[in-house]
Amino acid sequence: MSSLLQGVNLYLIGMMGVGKTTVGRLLAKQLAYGFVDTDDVIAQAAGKSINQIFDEEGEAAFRQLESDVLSQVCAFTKLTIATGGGIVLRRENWSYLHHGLIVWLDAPVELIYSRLADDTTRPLLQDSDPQEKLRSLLEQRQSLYAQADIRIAIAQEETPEQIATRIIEAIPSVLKKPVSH
Ligand SMILES: Nc1ncnc2c1ncn2[C@@H]1O[C@H](COP(=O)(O)OP(=O)(O)OP(=O)(O)O)[C@@H](O)[C@H]1O
Ligand SMILES: O=C(O)C1=C[C@@H](O)[C@@H](O)[C@H](O)C1
Ligand SMILES: [Mg+2]
Repeated sequence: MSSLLQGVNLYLIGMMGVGKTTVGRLLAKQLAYGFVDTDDVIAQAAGKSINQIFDEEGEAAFRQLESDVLSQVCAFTKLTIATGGGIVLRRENWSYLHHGLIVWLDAPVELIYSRLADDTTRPLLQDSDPQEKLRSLLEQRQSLYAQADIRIAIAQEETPEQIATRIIEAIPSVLKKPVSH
């Protein structure tokens, strides 16, 4: 698979809690790729948590940092990149994402909510009705996520390992070999 990919980066997109970080790390290992998580890079560079960035600088500042990180990461090859759930919102980010293969992890809101109900690290979910918030975020973003090259629909009982394997199996269908003349 690594030889078929020829170093092309894989970008995982999708809603918060869908498993981009968890699956991305496994996928990188299986492909002998490096692993980058844009949220982690932003937090490390800023020296504060994502919650603190949202609180102290606002979402717009976070989105700018996210674009800055993505623009730098896409200059490298042989990476699996777990993105933040809102990376799809800015048009300029798509020009970076399209440097590689874009994989949408798509799970129902109920599954995502069951994972994040007690999690306080997602600032956009610090809401009086987090499940409804997830629903409205997904509604706003669905058509953007759908621009991915590969969609992986995730069922309740699937392990991160099974999801990583399904992604690897889906790659050949979107990597067309050049036509020989
Ligand atoms: N396939 C899975 N089965 C069970 N739990 C999972 C699975 N994938 C991820 N999780 C759990 O769900 C939570 C969210 O996963 P993760 O942090 O990987 O999501 P994410 O898509 O990176 O979210 P964000 O966009 O907020 O960074 C974590 O507690 C993780 O352990
Ligand atoms: O869906 C979102 O907008 C976000 C998802 C996380 O990955 C973080 O990037 C942050 O919490 C915002
Ligand atoms: Mg993540």
